[in-house]
Amino acid sequence: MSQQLEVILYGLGAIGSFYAFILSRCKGVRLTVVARSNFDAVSVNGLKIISQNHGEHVVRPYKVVRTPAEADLKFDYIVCAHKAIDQDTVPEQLKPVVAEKTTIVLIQNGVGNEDPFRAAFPQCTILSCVTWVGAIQHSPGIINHTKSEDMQIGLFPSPDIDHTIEKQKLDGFVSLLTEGQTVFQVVENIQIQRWEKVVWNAAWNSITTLTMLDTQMWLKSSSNAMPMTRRLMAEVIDVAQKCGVPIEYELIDRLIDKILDMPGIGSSMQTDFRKGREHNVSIPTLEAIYTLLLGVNRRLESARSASP
Ligand SMILES: NC(=O)C1=CN([C@@H]2O[C@H](COP(=O)(O)OP(=O)(O)OC[C@H]3O[C@@H](n4cnc5c(N)ncnc54)[C@H](OP(=O)(O)O)[C@@H]3O)[C@@H](O)[C@H]2O)C=CC1
Ligand SMILES: CC(C)(CO)C(=O)C(=O)O
Repeated sequence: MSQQLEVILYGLGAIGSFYAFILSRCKGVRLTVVARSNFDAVSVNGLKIISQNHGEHVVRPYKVVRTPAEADLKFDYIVCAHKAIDQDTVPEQLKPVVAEKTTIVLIQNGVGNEDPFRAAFPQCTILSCVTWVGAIQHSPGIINHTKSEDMQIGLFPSPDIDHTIEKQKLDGFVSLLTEGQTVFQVVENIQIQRWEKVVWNAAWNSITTLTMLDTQMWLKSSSNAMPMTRRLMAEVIDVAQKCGVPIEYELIDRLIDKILDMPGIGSSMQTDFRKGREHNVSIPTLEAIYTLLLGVNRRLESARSASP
């Protein structure tokens, strides 16, 4: 008989819920979820996943808790899919559920995400993941997933843990992703994919949020849009190369081909911006930039209509 695995999902938004669904398909997994704003909805109704790839499912986790401490258990895998803001404060919250055996799995955009976890839990293996799943939680506990589904996973290797042990933990999680029937690849140096995704996000997330257009509408908005986007991506590659990450400028062509093959998409940042408005969160800087852009646009339009 295979051993039961205790898994906790921290950050139960769009991406966390999607992977909670994937993990819920694994027979050996007992799944606990940490819910914040969707606690009531998920406690009562479970998580509803409406996926263009997987169909409609309701996931009923073993336990829904408000904080990791409430779970009162040490976990085999802690899967973090929260926003990487205040990342330094998260390990403290996880302390009550971490043991020597625990593996931490990070599914987030960004680079440097692993550092606070390595500092707090030097005895734990860290698996670092880049996801291309497109998902939105439109209302609490109800998640819409598009066709976009892919993930790269790799070790954030520890100098203090035997590589064979780290590899076993990676293989263990990989077998869950396989059983859960999602798309993924194991990669040798995940930092390359993390930075490649940052090049993508720096362009599309900021542009779709500032303009409130989708990617296709943006690219068609003017003849400057494509060259500007390419320059923006090149600047992020400049930074990556300075940080010693081996990515090349041909990445720009790959990412542009990828976006041109997709329907127009927004981004998780654009979703946050919309939600910020709905939730009445104060976002003065974003509002100021957006308002200034509207002004610039107006000036350009007037100049264009005044010119012969
Ligand atoms: N959505 C997408 O299509 C994609 C998202 N990503 C990345 O995946 C990660 C998750 O994004 P997504 O699921 O869209 O985000 P959501 O806003 O949908 O969900 C985030 C979840 O984490 C909780 N949370 C947010 N910040 C913190 C924090 N600092 N500490 C603890 N919990 C927190 C939120 O709680 P509450 O409900 O209370 O706000 C919410 O449950 C991000 O790194 C994002 O960049 C990557 C690819 C695609
Ligand atoms: C879904 C995707 C790939 C779109 O750019 C993304 O990473 C995001 O929205 O943050």
